[in-house]
Amino acid sequence: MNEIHIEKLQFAYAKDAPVIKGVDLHLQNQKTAIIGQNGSGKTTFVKLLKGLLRPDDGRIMVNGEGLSEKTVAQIAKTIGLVFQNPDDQIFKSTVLDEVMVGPLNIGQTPTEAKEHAQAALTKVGLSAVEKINPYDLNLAQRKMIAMASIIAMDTPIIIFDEPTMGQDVAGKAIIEKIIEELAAEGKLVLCILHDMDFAAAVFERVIVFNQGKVLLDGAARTVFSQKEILDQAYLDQPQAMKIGHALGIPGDCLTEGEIIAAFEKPQ
Ligand SMILES: Nc1ncnc2c1ncn2[C@@H]1O[C@H](COP(=O)(O)OP(=O)(O)OP(=O)(O)O)[C@@H](O)[C@H]1O
Repeated sequence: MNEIHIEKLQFAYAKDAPVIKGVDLHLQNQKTAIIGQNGSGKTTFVKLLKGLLRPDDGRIMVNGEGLSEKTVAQIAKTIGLVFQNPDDQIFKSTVLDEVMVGPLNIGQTPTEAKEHAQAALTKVGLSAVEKINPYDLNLAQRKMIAMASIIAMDTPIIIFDEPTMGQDVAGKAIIEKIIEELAAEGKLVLCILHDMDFAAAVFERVIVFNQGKVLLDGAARTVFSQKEILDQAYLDQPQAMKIGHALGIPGDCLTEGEIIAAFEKPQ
C-alpha cells in the first residue's frame, strides 16, 4: 500500500501571495483525480509532492518518510511525474533513448532500462517508432512518449498532469487502460484533469482544488453530484450526469453506460 500524508501544506512563489493555502490530504492506492480551475494550484501541488518545489510550511510524508529529508533524486525513485507539456521533458534524439533516460537516472542497468522502456512503449502503443526522433511525432504522440518515460521508471507512485489534453478518443482509451493497469499493479495513481467526463468515468476519488485549498474530496459520484459547490469553483458536471438529470433518471449517472443501463432496467 502506498500513501502520501499531507499536513497543513503552504506554498507561495512570491511573498504575501500564497498559492497553496493549508492543504491536508491523505492519498492512498486509489485512482485519484485532482480537478480545479486554471490557477487553482494543482500543478504547484504536484510539484511539491515531487520535491521540485519545497513547502513554506506543513509536511509531506510519503510511505511513512518525510519528503523534506529527501533529495529530488531520491524522490524520483518513488514518485514519477508526467508533465503537462511533453516538450518540458523530451530532449533525446530517438524515442527509445528518450524513454530510457528516466530509468537510467534512477539506477536501472542499461538492460533493465531498455526492457522497461520497450514495455512502456508497447503500453502507450508506440513501440513501432522507437528509432524515430520524438520531434518527428505529433504532440499527442509526444505526450505518450513522455508518459512512457515515466512508466518505464516503475515508481510506486505516478502522477499525470493533464494526460488527456490533445488526445482523441483512441488516445484517451489507451490512457484509461494504462491508468487501470498501473492501479491494478498496486501503484498510487494521481491525475490532474480538466476533462470531467474522463475523471468521472475512470477515477474512484475526486479532489477539487479552489484557490489553493481543497473544496471537495470524495467518491467521484458524491463529488460530481454537488453542483452548487462545483459552480463556485467554475467547474462543470460530467456530460452523463447532466444528460441523466435532463432525462429524469434517478440518481447521478457518471457515464453513458449508466444512462443506457437505466433505460434497460425493467420498470
Ligand atoms: N513559476 C511560477 N512563478 C510564479 N507564479 C507561478 C508560477 N507557476 C505558477 N504560478 C502561479 O501560481 C498559481 C497556481 O498555478 P498552478 O499552475 O499551480 O495552477 P493550476 O491549477 O495547475 O493551473 P492550470 O490548470 O492552468 O495548469 C497561478 O496563479 C500561477 O500564475
